[in-house]
Amino acid sequence: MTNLIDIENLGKRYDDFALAGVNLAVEPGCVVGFIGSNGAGKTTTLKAALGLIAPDEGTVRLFGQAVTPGSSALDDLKSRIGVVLDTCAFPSTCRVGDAGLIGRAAYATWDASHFSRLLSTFGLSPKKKVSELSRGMGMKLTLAFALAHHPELLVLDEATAGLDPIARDEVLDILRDFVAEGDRGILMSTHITSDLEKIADEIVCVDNGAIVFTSPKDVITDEAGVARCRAAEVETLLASGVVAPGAAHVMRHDYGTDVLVPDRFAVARAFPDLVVDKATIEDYMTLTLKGESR
Ligand SMILES: Nc1ncnc2c1ncn2[C@@H]1O[C@H](COP(=O)(O)OP(=O)(O)OP(=O)(O)O)[C@@H](O)[C@H]1O
Repeated sequence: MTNLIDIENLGKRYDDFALAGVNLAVEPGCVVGFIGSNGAGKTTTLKAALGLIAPDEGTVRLFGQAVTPGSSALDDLKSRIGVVLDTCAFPSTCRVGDAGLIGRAAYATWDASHFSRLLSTFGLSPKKKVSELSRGMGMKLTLAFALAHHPELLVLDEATAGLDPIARDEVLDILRDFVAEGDRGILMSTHITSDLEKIADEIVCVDNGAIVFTSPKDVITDEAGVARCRAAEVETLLASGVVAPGAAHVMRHDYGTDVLVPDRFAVARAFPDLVVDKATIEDYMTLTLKGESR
């Protein structure tokens, strides 16, 4: 089965920042969550993958075809992608409904009735000016535009930022429906890791321009755990052999020490008195990036 996007060894250098050796793929039917701290390199990766900036190294394949920025093949393939970057993409004087005219001119596959349905689901009046939209409403418009030409791949950069929890759930439902048919996929960067707990299949974390981990989401949220230890318990746990050397991440707080462990069930069996909580994606990322590897 051909991946929707394959990013291999991607690199981009700026004066004060370098993205290097980034590998990432989206299989049909999958939602890949792309996470990392501010300035870690998420947007740079997505822009380089879409040919919006020229990478210094690496290859990007869209739907199995290698692409280079500026090539006509890239333009053709881009019509099969829906993109939401972190700002509303339309001029402030444009009305919501006018975005449909832009879509009709831009995409042979534009579906005006699907666009109208999405506007109505999102509670957006076609008559409203873009300048009158809140940030969240602008994101909804951009998302409706990205979906209305029936793309096969959605690339979302902070697409749910600025949406209230109810609107985020509406958007997540739409994204879930989008991948449900099995041949489409989503690559989404976000700081709202709870959204990824609801819809992602795989999590990729970047830090300081390099991939730190790539993991099925379930391995994080079903198997990993955070052991809440007192100081003495940390060394007992680490010396027990229940956690392989280097696989634990230890972070001390004023009130105790958190230890990220890959198999919370094994730790709970070996130490029945220890509290071992399920790890959230946020726990996993924070402890992996900031904790001491032991
Ligand atoms: N055009 C540019 N020129 C120089 N440096 C840039 C440029 N674009 C991005 N950078 C730098 O690249 C680094 C990564 O930025 P990027 O926007 O990819 O991070 P991010 O992970 O998306 O962050 P955030 O979560 O805050 O959106 C930052 O240090 C940023 O200042």
